[in-house]
Amino acid sequence: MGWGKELFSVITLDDALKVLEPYVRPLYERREEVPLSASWGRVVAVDVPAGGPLPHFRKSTVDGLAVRAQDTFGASESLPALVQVRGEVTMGRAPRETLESGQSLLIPTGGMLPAQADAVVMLEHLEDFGQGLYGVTKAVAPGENVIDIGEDVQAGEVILPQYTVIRAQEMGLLASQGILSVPVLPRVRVGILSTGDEIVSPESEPQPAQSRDINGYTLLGQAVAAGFATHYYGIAADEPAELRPVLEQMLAENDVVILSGGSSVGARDLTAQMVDELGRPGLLFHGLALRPGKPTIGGVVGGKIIIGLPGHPASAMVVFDTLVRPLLDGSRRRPEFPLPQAELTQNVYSGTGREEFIRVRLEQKDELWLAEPVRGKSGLIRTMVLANGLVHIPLNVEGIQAGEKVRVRPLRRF
Ligand SMILES: Nc1nc2c(c(=O)[nH]1)N[C@H]1C(S)=C(S)[C@@H](COP(=O)(O)OP(=O)(O)OC[C@H]3O[C@@H](n4cnc5c(N)ncnc54)[C@H](O)[C@@H]3O)O[C@H]1N2
Ligand code: MOO
Repeated sequence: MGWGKELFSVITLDDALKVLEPYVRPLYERREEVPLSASWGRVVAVDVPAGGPLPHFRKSTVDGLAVRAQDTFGASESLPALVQVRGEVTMGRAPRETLESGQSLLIPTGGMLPAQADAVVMLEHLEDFGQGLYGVTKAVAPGENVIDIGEDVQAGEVILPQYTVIRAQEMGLLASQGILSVPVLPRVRVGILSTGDEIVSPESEPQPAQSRDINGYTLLGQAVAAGFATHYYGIAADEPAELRPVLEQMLAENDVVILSGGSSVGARDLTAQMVDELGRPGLLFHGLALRPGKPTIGGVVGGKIIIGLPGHPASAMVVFDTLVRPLLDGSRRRPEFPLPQAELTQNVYSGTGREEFIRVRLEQKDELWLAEPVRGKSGLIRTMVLANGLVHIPLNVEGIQAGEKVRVRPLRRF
């Protein structure tokens, strides 16, 4: 059983990320092209430059009268400035009229300003005196009610820095530039396997001492949500003869292999040994100074990363969210996203020499956001269902008092 021998020589979460970093780098050097319409959620592989200025013509933001601003200076309700209307700008057409001083064109929202006009007076500030003569009752400044050339995007500037995640608005920006094929990182291929003699598939009726596979599905959901190309390989017993061929197949078919269970120090915990035997460099760490998540394994075989997550369902999820996802989704290569703050409702304690992630439920009370710790062992999946965030207690902090403000890492909603 290995009693008496050293259990784990733990490393910090930060060091685990650093140890694995060189092996994920190649994943960030790849690229593929996807159609713009299928680019949502993908990660941009290169700095994307603007093709040209946006807009590429001066457009009105209101329905009104395109004027030379100086013709309206001093205008008011009691003393309107008189302007002559020479015609109307047609939507989608460049106006050809040349405006002399005191002349103007009616213009729709989105219409192109004639060359000599530099502002638009809203219809509401016009008085129709008949025969094309209008009174402007409110002066406009140069540029007023006009979107200038390049005001949205300037020619040549980087519109999307490398590793930006494409959301709806980035899709729109790319469309504005006529970029119909987007260079993105290929999805990271992730294989998921649950291990344990006692684990049975969810369609089975578990016998006493057996448990239905939870981690296969929580990890599948997390991996899909993170944008990985995910494949679930089912359940393998703690038998080298069974585990080894599955691992070899997973290594051949994926960039990253994620196992759960069998990472602790029991007699049947052979994952670590197997990772080390499969190839070079083999096992890189066994044990994190982290709770939950202590018995996590990290290794690399033939350039492929293998992560062994703890069997307890909440632990496996927390380590996925704090180690696996940040390593593979590019978030460590983007500026940090500000985390919402909340007031902790109960004291929480952490042992020395390890960092901790507390499961919390974020709730709003009047104007205040509260973070309510979700109590319960890491073997309880319901703790993760109740939780919608994690609060970090750093390595050398012993605890956080009720009433203190904490940053909450939201657990992804989708
Ligand atoms: N002497 C020590 N014992 C343990 C330590 C330790 O440091 N010293 N660490 C504990 C911690 S923390 C955890 S977490 C567990 C993790 O152990 P393993 O990763 O080896 O996982 P198992 O022993 O295989 O399973 C633990 C537990 O989780 C259940 N499990 C496993 N896989 C699944 C699954 N796919 N779906 C649902 N439930 C699963 C399994 O049946 C066990 O109940 O070790 C502690 N022990
Ligand atoms: O990883 Mo264990 O999770 O601390 O329960």
